[in-house]
Amino acid sequence: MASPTSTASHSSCITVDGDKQPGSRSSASPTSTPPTSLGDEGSILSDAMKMDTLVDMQDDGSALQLQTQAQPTPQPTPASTPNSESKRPSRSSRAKVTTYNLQMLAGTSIHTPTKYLEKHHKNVLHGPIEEVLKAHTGTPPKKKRLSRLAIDDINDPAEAQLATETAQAAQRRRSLRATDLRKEAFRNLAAVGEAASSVAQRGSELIFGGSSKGYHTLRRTKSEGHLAEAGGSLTRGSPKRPRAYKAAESDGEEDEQEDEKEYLEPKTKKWLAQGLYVGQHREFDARLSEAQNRVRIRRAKKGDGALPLPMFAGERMLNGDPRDAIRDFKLPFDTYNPLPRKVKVDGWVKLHKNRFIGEASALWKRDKQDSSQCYCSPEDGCGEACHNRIMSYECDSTNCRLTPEQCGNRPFAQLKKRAKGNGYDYGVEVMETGGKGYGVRAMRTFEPHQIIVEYAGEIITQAECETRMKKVYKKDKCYYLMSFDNKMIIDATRGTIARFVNHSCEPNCEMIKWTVSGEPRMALFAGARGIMTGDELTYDYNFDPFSQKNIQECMCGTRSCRGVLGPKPKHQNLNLASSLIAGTKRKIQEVFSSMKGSASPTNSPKKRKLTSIAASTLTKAKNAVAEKEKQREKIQQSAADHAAQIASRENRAQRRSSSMTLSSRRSKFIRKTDRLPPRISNRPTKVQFRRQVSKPKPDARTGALKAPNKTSRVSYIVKRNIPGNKSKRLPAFATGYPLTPKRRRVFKSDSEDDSPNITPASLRSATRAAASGTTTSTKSSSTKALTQSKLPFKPLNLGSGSKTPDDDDDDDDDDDESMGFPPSDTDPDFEIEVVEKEAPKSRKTAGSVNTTSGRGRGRPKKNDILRKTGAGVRKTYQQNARGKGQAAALSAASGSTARQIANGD
Ligand SMILES: C[S@@+](CC[C@H](N)C(=O)[O-])C[C@H]1O[C@@H](n2cnc3c(N)ncnc32)[C@H](O)[C@@H]1O
Repeated sequence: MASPTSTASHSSCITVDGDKQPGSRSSASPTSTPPTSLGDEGSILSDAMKMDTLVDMQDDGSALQLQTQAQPTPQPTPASTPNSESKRPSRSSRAKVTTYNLQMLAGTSIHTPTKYLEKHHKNVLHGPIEEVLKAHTGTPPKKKRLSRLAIDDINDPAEAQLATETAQAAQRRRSLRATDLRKEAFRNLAAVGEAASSVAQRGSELIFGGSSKGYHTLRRTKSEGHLAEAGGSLTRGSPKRPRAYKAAESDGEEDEQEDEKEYLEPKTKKWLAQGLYVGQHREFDARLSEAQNRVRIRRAKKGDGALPLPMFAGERMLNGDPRDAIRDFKLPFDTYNPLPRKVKVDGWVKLHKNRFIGEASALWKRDKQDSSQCYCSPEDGCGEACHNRIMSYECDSTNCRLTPEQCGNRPFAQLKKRAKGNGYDYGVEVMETGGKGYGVRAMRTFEPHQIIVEYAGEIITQAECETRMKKVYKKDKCYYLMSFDNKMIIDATRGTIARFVNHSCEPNCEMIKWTVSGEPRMALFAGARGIMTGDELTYDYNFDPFSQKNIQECMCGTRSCRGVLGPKPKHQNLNLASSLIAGTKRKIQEVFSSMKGSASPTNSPKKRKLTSIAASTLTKAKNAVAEKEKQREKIQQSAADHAAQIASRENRAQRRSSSMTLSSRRSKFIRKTDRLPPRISNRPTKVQFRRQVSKPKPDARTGALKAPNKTSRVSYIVKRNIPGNKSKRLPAFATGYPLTPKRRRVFKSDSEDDSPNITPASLRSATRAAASGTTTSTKSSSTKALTQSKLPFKPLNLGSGSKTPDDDDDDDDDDDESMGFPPSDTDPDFEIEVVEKEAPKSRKTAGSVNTTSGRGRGRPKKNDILRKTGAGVRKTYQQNARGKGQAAALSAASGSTARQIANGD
């Protein structure tokens, strides 16, 4: 079977059908090829070929040659039909037929496979131009004639009218289409050269009904007369047309004239009004919220919208608000981040709102939330101070008096509105991250604390969660479970896009639970810094792994990364070590069990080797654990030391600040005497003790000693005696005096110092010994030295009244005076003085207030009472308010301390 593109011999075979005419057969060349262009078919259609004007394109396509040739007119045979393959003219005759592809001439042609070209028959003209034009303009299409006939057949005038109108409309449409193409074609023809102008003239004359107006506008040529003649003859020769067609044509002519006008008007350049930012208002600022942008745009629309002149822009940049002026240049998100928009996630079933599963719904209804109410005014707009906002309740008509426009605390309503907009309004999309699987990133900016997306999914009970963990998600690595309200859990395995939000130790978002219309809902909110377009959204999971197995390494890559999702394990090293041991044990067991299984003798070298390896591995593991443990202890120890150091430093600082007055006095003095040499490093400490003693007093009348009823204080002051001026004590600043050889002897360094240690106990025993007039041989050497040789004062004889006014004065200044002198039992420069003082009159009771560790003086501290009585804070305050009487009663119960406190008050 021959194909349509088979050679001529085949084609001749096909055409011998018996009904072929010899004439027609003779016209077919034996070597002719079947039509591969529409021109061939067109050539068959053209029934009269007289004078042909051939327009041949040269190879370079630059020039068009016009040839006028006398062509033999093929005699049309009665049986010839346009579609008959057998009636096709011979190839030689077809080769002479010129084909005009109007699309090509109009520059609208495309390279099209042959099989599709059938559709474009109407755009191809064949044969000499006159014929072509005549055929396409003068002769109404067959169909039209037929339709006219059909119209004529209609008897009903209304139907006939309708049919006529339809036919006219169809004609108008067709006429317009054809006219456009033809005009374009002739314009191109006219443009290529002088020769082509004649064709154009004819064509235009034909098209414009013999008027040379159109032609003149197309192309002015010198050979107008000649062409007009040819064209005119062609136009005049138009056959008769039916009335309806004429009417349609007259309409078509009007249209054509309009078209012509349009065509003649100079074309204006059309500028592209929008491009990359299509749909985005010029005033749009991505850093602002939707509402703010709306206001901004509305304001801009009111004004003239003109850009400021450059000088004003410059001024604004230099002196204006820096937020307006200098902004980092950033390429549009689409340009710098051209990821494929939609990342397909397998197995993700989207849910847009929470769905209660099983018992969760009943549980939830039983324990419904409390309500909240706000009393904001329209001026406040439910801002930061809104009660509902503070409580994370969304305002609605039931709990807020403001309208939705006035109220600024309806984040979930805002979210709902946004979800109805486009993807950019919604503002988030799934992305692929490096090692964390999928993630979510922002496609727009978000203000600080603005809602981003809701975390919704299936709400399940804990029991259901456990079941799912054991059965459904047993092999999963990613979990989408989040603890929710009422000990329930949101399982977002089926849920919103929020389930893809990853963890970060330095997150930019927060996951917060809100109550919306009485229901709890979870949503992701922007953090305090807001979100920029393209940022990956993260929040801190505070991950609570169900088991050690679920601990996952964190890959957030932030500086403060904890290393794992969730809280850091306390003994991470130990865990590692114990797992190491566990691994080793398992290996050993495996070794032994394999050996058991094998039939090798128990003392085989292989077994011995394995055993030794196992033992050494175990030892190594144990050592590693011990080492780790040691390290940990060391670290703990050093941390404790450090803490103790800090504490003692703080104590010292506190003490220093309390004795600031004294120190400042000293430092002032030292500044005055800065010529003095520096102080000696082994600065001796002040030795001063106070003791409460009861002193018997002689009765004024009888002279007999009475039992003591007052408390005296005795101070032991270690003083330095200056030779030749024994009565004067050396002031503390004297430590700075230039050292004489003798003094140098006095200021011995610690290593040289052979002075005995003077302790409060030794002093007390020495004093007691002195008072009793005995020397205790059993005392330590230092005490002995003190009692025998270093107590130049009279032994304290109770009741002897050794106190002098001088001593009193000295005692007042003893802070200064007794500083910086190491007492030495061998050095006669030092003496120890016992100063006795009467207790202040106000302190009548026996016992020392110092027993309350110095707190007894002044007002009682409530904690003292608390400690003694064990009462609560409120009770203490009541007791204080009730006054002394009740305090006395209290003291009776709580002992002497409380009594003292009451008296002190
Ligand atoms: C709620 S899913 C988040 C979405 C998940 N990336 C995905 O592809 O579906 C939680 C899981 O993501 C992974 N993931 C989240 N944040 C991570 C991080 N900072 N480092 C490592 N993995 C992380 C963990 O596997 C975690 O179990």
